[in-house]
Amino acid sequence: MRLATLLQAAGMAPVGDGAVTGFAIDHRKVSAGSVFGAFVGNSANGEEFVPAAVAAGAVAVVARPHVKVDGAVHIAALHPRRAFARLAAGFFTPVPATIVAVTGTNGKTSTVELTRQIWRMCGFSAASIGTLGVTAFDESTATGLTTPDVVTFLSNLAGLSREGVTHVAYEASSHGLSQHRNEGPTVSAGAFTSFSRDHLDYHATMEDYFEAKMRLVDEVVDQNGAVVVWMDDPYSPEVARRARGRGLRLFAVGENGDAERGIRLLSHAASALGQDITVAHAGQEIAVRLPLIGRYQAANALCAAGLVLATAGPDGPSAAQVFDAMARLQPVRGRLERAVISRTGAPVYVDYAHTPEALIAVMTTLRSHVEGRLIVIFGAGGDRDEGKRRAMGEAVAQIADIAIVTDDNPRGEDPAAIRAAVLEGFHDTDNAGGKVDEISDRRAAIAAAISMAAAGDIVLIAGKGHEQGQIVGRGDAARVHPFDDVAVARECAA
Ligand SMILES: CC(=O)N[C@H]1[C@@H](OP(=O)(O)OP(=O)(O)OC[C@H]2O[C@@H](n3ccc(=O)[nH]c3=O)[C@H](O)[C@@H]2O)O[C@H](CO)[C@@H](O)[C@@H]1O[C@H](C)C(=O)N[C@@H](C)C(=O)N[C@H](CCC(=O)O)C(=O)O
Ligand SMILES: Nc1ncnc2c1ncn2[C@@H]1O[C@H](COP(=O)(O)OP(=O)(O)OP(=O)(O)O)[C@@H](O)[C@H]1O
Ligand SMILES: N[C@H](CCC[C@H](N)C(=O)O)C(=O)O
Ligand SMILES: [Mg+2]
Repeated sequence: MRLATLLQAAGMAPVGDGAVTGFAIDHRKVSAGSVFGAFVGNSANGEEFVPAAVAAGAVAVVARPHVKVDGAVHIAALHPRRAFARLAAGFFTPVPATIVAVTGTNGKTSTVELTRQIWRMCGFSAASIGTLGVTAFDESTATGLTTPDVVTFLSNLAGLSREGVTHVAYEASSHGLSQHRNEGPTVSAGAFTSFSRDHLDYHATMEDYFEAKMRLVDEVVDQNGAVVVWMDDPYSPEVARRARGRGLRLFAVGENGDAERGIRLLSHAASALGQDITVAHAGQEIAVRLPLIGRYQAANALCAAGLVLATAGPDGPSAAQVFDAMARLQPVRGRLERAVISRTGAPVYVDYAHTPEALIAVMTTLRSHVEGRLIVIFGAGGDRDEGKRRAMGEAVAQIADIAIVTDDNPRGEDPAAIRAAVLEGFHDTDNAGGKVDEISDRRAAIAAAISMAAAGDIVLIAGKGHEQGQIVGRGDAARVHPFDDVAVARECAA
């Protein structure tokens, strides 16, 4: 493909030409004919690698105007990440016709995966991209990040299209949004699931974190697109205001949702299989037997239904098809996944809760199913938001009957210091004394919980969900020790 053609397609100045063979944001991945994106990052400055990228054969470099580029076309841009994405989107084509994006502190993975399932049950060839990797045709391939880097993301979209996928739901993390990792393709609808504390190691304040997420509504969703908002979150009115402000179609979901142009949740009651809910949509009242437990899983499933309905074309799917599919949803990996039942009959759940709000949500859900004690094993990740650790401890201190604080990806930090910060959350709780234990080794912690669980108790192993390893060390010293909460729980219960 010619550079001049790509520049023209992106509406950019015709600063040069040449044959383009690919795109790279890491100079080590540049080969003859690559367009290199030189970005200022958190730990490195890509601008320093421009000479190396040119030496490796870069045909052009997207970089800030003052950066010196000798021997290749300099595509000067004040926002190089944005310009690079726009240019690359012209290269990685065609992409699936219907693309939707989900943001929120918790619920992104669940919502994109449930959206994919509903589409598939309605007869579309669909995929999801997010923390679980790229999932299509019921198989997942890991990418390592929730929102992959822009080159991986765009080439995945083009690859999926080649395989016949027409519908994609992807997770837009705040990191991904602020780094323009998924700019370029037309996004027909966005969804907002929830907002609470996380990632304050990366974003300076909660306001900054919220603004990063809001780029989805303010800029990324197509001008003719829709925004699905879970209306029962304190931040939802502001999200809805921004969507309306841009003239986007608002699809409001939840108890405060719109019974005509969105989905209003009228009632929900726990059932043997999950929960029975009634909703109103387009003036109709519909009963759905949702096979997932927990109010927040109903929220995610309704946001998924909202995305499918908000992007439905003249050929459907119809509301009846969508609500019918909701009754056949399968659980999302590592999200309230029942790993095993202990020898004494206690169910052992694995869940990805790794924020204070997520812990509250999952424990509150399990609380209503437990007759005996709720035993919770959890920890906090290293090289991540330090401030959430104590709040995670407080949440568990208040809701669990017995807690075991253990390690969860200590990365480059001292695991004992992370556990100490989590344990601080137990200090101020009156009833916390005696109910918390500290066992650094995660396998030993799981074994201890399962061996103490009696009939009527429930064990919750929180924080790692689908993860397949324990990350220890930082940078080049980082090592991933194989670890799977579900597999370990089964071994311990055997
Ligand atoms: C903090 C963060 O988001 N870092 C990601 C980001 O780094 P960055 O842009 O700051 O890059 P940098 O390492 O400072 O380097 C700057 C530039 O120089 C380039 N470079 C660098 C070194 C070199 O030798 N040559 C070279 O060309 C880099 O490719 C980059 O373009 O871009 C890199 C390339 O895509 C990512 O690998 C890296 O993810 C790191 C590994 C990471 O741990 N990210 C996590 C925190 C993350 O992104 N998480 C979110 C949210 C999770 C969730 O809540 O779901 C996610 O979406 O996964
Ligand atoms: N809508 C929700 N509101 C509150 N908590 C939720 C919600 N959905 C899921 N959770 C909790 O958050 C955990 C993570 O859910 P999920 O993986 O869907 O979120 P995510 O936004 O993709 O997270 P991440 O930022 O790590 O990618 C779940 O295991 C559950 O404990
Ligand atoms: N996407 C999240 C996942 C955290 C999962 C938890 N196991 C941890 O390592 O903190 C992050 O990278 O912050
Ligand atoms: Mg996720």
